[in-house]
Amino acid sequence: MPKRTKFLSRNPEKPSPRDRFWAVLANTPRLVQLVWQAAPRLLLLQLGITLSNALIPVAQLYISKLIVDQVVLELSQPGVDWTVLGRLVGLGLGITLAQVGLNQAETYTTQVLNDRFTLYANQILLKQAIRLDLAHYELPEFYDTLNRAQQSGSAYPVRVFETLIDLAGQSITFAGLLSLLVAFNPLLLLLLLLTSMPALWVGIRFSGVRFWLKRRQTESGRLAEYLQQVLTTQEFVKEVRLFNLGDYLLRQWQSIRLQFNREMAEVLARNAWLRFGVGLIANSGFYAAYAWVIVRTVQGAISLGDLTMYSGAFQQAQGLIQGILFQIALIYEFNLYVSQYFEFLNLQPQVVSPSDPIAFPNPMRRGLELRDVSFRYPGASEPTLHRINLTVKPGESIALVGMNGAGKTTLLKLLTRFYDVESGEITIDGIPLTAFDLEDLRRNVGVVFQDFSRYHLSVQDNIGFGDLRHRDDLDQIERAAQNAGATGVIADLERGYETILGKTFSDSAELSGGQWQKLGLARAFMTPAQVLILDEPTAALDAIAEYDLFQRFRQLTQDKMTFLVSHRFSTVRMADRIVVLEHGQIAELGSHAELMEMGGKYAQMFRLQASSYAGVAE
Ligand SMILES: Nc1ncnc2c1ncn2[C@@H]1O[C@H](COP(=O)(O)OP(=O)(O)OP(=O)(O)O)[C@@H](O)[C@H]1O
Repeated sequence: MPKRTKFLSRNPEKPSPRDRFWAVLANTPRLVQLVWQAAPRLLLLQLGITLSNALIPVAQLYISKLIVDQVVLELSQPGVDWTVLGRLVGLGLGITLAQVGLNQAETYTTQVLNDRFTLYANQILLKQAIRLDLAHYELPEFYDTLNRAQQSGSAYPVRVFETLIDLAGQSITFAGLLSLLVAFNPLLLLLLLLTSMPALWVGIRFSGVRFWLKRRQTESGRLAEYLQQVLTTQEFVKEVRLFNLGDYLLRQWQSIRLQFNREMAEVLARNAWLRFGVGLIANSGFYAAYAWVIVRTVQGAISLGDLTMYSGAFQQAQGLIQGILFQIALIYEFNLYVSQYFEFLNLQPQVVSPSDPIAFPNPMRRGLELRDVSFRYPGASEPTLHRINLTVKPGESIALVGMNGAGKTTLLKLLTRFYDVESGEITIDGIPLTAFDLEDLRRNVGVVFQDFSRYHLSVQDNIGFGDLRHRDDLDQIERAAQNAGATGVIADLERGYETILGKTFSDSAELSGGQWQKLGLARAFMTPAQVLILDEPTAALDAIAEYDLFQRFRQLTQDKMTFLVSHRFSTVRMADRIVVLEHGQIAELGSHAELMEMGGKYAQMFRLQASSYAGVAE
């Protein structure tokens, strides 16, 4: 039985802090690779800039020391030699200018790299979204995973990378300072390091708490987004006013957002106190070191220049140690988010093309066979279809009838492999559907579903999407429109096939439900499909349009296998054979005449409907 877990894992339980730390950092190589793939040259450039920048603070400190010592020397002797001082100041200025330039270059590369990577990461995310099964899109957990991946994927991988580069830069600066300070007193360095460690602990702890809080909020966050959408999109605008839902929904939305703010404020307050505590510890460490430098200067053990250099170096070292530890905490936090991006990329579709596909038979000879086919939706306890057996020859037209929820649409979804059967087999000319390439299969099985798509794009796109290879072939598009009875609709539009439909964009035209349906049908007529499926194609059509359509449909599809779902028996009766589905099983099967003679469910439903429509004859 296909369980939900086959498609998605539920939210992983929160692992222990130690496992979490290492597991999270284990993502780093994969994301470095990802960022590298997005923009290798830019990355190298940024690395070069950051590393060069890293050496500057040490050089600046050393020059200040030389200047102070030189000033002291000049003061102790008669006459001043300005050349050496002038050169030192000039050198200091040169280095500072280089730093200004490098900083600007870094700002530029960071921004460009960010943009480049965001594009790349979203592209990968969308590619993955296209690849996944329909079944994925029917599980709430999937939307949580997608939502988190969308929020995490675009920014965080590149931020991890930048933080890694910064970390490398800061480590280099730190190593330079270390070489200055170790000569003075290595123990003081150790003191600085130890007094800064609590900050790392607080940083990592806070990152984790914030991350798990946001993760827990994903589903409610999606609910808030959904409510926002209900309040702001055309789809709902009429009912929101009609039923006066506005204030009620707004309050629901507000309470979710307020709750989020409250939860985050609590975390932030706790964090602020903790950071205050660790800040005290770290600063005490620095002041202890500073005091010792002063003592040694007063004792005459080091020069005034040394005092400037060491006190500056200790201050910078302390800042750097904290910076480095903070970067480590950041890398940890960003990695947590990146893991959500990878969680989405790791999802695997179950419905895939075989590695060695067989070409779809053209023309079909024996036709379609369903043998003992059963199917259950992911997560459902009962099967929706149960042991269906049916053989359909090429050129035959089949109508599917049954109560709402009997399984008609589900059966048709199996024919296009939106889902794979749970047991049994579906074959075309004896070849299982799973042996065909998915694209080849779907080109040969054309469908117009009840909930067909309405693209807010041009009419040409709305029809041409039926077969992208011919999207620019206006003759073919016009033919498809003609077959679907849509030419009248298009002729009434000011810009014909170029008219943008829907209400999303300017200069567009909105169609009625039936007019949209005609375009949906035209899309199906674009394909060279040998099997054509219409799932309630006439629900939104008026009686004349429906009559027209079926006259044409019969002519156009004489050599095709057709399936038709309809609740209108005047349409159903035109089919060669009628399948009556009941609770996912075939209850009756035969031509209209046979089923009427049988006097079973079909006959009962037909009479019921006929009696309510004057003029519908048996
Ligand atoms: N995506 C889905 N996930 C889980 N269950 C589903 C899904 N789609 C349909 N079902 C369930 O499967 C059953 C059959 O649905 P299906 O859409 O095939 O019925 P139908 O015969 O086409 O109905 P209608 O005449 O209302 O269109 C229903 O009980 C429905 O609740």
